[in-house]
Amino acid sequence: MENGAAPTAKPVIVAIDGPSGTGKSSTSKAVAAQLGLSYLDTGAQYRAITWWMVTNGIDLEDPTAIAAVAGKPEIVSGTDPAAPTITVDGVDVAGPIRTQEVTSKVSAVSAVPEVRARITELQRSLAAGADKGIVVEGRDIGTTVLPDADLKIFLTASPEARAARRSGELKGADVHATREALIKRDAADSSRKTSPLAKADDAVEVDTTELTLAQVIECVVTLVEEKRAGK
Ligand SMILES: Nc1ncnc2c1ncn2[C@@H]1O[C@H](COP(=O)(O)OP(=O)(O)O)[C@@H](O)[C@H]1O
Ligand SMILES: Nc1ccn([C@H]2C[C@H](O)[C@@H](COP(=O)(O)OP(=O)(O)O)O2)c(=O)n1
Repeated sequence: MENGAAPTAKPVIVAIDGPSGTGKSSTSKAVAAQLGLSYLDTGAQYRAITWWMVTNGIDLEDPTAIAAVAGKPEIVSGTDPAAPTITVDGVDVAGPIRTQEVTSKVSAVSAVPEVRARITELQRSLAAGADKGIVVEGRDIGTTVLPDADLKIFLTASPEARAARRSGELKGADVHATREALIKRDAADSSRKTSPLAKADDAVEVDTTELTLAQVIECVVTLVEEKRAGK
């Protein structure tokens, strides 16, 4: 180095995809916090636009009606992994986007190409503005949103493990019903025409069924560090 200044690390872009309950959010948040990166939960953005459509009485059985208003709500994501935020037209919707109603409708809304185009643009601009880099988690990050990501991870886990994790979160939820709902949502997300849930060819697949969350975090942190070291 000519003037003895520390080299500025190139921003690192990490894409983490996979079905529901595989540990994407918990892993991404912890990896980003540990490595000083930004964090983006893209599912929260699709939930936020769905919440807005439900609140405004849009007919969610009609993709044309959804497409016509896809550009209306202003969705803002805060990308600090220690305190991620999500607002719609200035309203904090972190709580309301997790209701059963939104969860049951989000696949229909997120299948509409105009919705995906809008949200994808937001995601790319947040990733481009992350000075130190970002961990972005979702369903189509490695395949469509950030195909040039430095590292792509695809998390999987058995439906039983995923349902047990999810029903642990939703107090008193029936594991069988949770399992059926997860399978149904994954099938809808995987079979839509526009950027379905899929593993990118160059993604590293990590089956988390038998791993603790700490083990998954350690695995991903190691993979990021190896990438940064040029291995
Ligand atoms: N490897 C793991 N072992 C056990 N529980 C886990 C593991 N990974 C995540 N969890 C738990 O499972 C639940 C769902 O994880 P989450 O990160 O929200 O998954 P996703 O974002 O893929 O839907 C959370 O309560 C989380 O703490
Ligand atoms: N990149 C993404 C992220 C989420 N979605 C859609 C499909 C998912 O069922 C919903 C909700 O995603 P979210 O990650 O919040 O779902 P879970 O945490 O797994 O319950 O959004 C998407 O289509 N593309």
